[in-house]
Amino acid sequence: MIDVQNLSKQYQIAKRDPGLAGAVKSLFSRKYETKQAVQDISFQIQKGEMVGYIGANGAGKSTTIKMLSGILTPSSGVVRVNGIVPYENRRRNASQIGAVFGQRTQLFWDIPIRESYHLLKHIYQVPETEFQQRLEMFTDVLDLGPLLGIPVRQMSLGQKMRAELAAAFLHNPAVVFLDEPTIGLDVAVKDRIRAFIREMNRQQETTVILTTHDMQDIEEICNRIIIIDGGKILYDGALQAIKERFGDKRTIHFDLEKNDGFTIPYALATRVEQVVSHREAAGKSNSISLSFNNAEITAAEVISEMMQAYTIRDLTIDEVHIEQIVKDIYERGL
Ligand SMILES: Nc1ncnc2c1ncn2[C@@H]1O[C@H](COP(=O)(O)OP(=O)(O)OP(=O)(O)O)[C@@H](O)[C@H]1O
Repeated sequence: MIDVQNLSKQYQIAKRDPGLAGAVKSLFSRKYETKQAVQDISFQIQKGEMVGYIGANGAGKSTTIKMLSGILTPSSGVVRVNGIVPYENRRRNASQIGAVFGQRTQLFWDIPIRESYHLLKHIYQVPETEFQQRLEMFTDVLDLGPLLGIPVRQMSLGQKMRAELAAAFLHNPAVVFLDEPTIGLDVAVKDRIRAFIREMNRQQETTVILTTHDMQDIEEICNRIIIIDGGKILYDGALQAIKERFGDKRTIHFDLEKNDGFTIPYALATRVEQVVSHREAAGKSNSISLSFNNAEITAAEVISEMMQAYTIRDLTIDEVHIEQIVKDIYERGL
C-alpha cells in the first residue's frame, strides 16, 4: 500500500545577520543553510495496517507525511502510495487519501457541515447511496447529529475534530493520515474518536498512519510503531515487541507524609532513578516517583526500602507505558 525507499528531504533556510543591517544585507546577498529534515528513510506499510509514526518535536514526522500526501516533493528517494507517486499525481493521490491535520480544517468555515459534506461528496464523486450510508454511520459513531446544521466556526475543538474525521473518511480513502487527532480533547471525545478510527479500519480495511504525542492513542489504535529521531528511523516494528523488550521498566509513585529534601535511600541508590511524573509536575510536592528495572530489583524491595526510610501515605505502581519506552530509546538508544 505504501512504499517508501531511501526518502530524504532537505529544506533551504535563508540565513540573515541580526538587526537592520542584516536585513538590508540579505536583500542583496542571500546566504542559505541546509536543514536535513528527513534522512534516507525506508518502510513499507501493508493495506489495513494502523501505524503510529512517532518522534519528538522536529523529528521529521510532518515532513514525511507531507511527502506521502503529495504536499512536498522529496529531495531524493521514492514514495508510492497505492502505486501512485503522490507529488507527481496530486489529484489522483488526493482521491485515495484522507487527512486530518491538527489545527487546520478542510471543512468550509461558514456553512453548516452537512453542506460541506455534500460538497465533498461532489468533489470526490461519492455515489448518493454510499454517501447516505456513510454519513449515517459517521453521525452515529461520532455523535454528529446535533452538529450537522452548524458551521465549523461555531464549534468547540472536540466538535470540530469529530466533524473533520467524518470529512476525512467520507470518500472511503484507502489511506488516512491523522496528525494529532485527539490533541486537547476530553477523555470521552478521545474515546469516541479512537473507536471511530478502529471501526473504519475494521469495516473498510483503511490503512491509517497516525502521528501523535498521545501514547494512549498509539496503544489503543496501532499495532506497529515507527519511531523517528533527527530525520532517521530509530525503530520500526510491533508495539508489543518493544513493550516486551523494555517491559521490565516500572515506576512507583509514592505519596510521602513529609517531603523535605528527599533523597533516594542508600540501598536503592544505584538501582532506581527518580523521575518527574505528571503528579510532581502538577505541583504535588509530597509525591515522589521512582523508576527502575524489574529485572534488577523487585517492586517489593523498592517499597520495603522506601518504607524503612520514609512514612508513606499511599503508593501506586505504573504499568509500562510506551511513552517511557520511547523516552528511554531517545536517551539511551535501542
Ligand atoms: N518549511 C520548512 N523550512 C525549513 N525547515 C523546516 C520546514 N519545515 C520543517 N522544518 C524543519 O525540519 C525539521 C523537521 O520538521 P517536522 O515539521 O517534519 O517535524 P515534526 O516531527 O513533525 O515535529 P512536530 O512534532 O513539532 O510537529 C525541523 O527541524 C524543522 O525545523
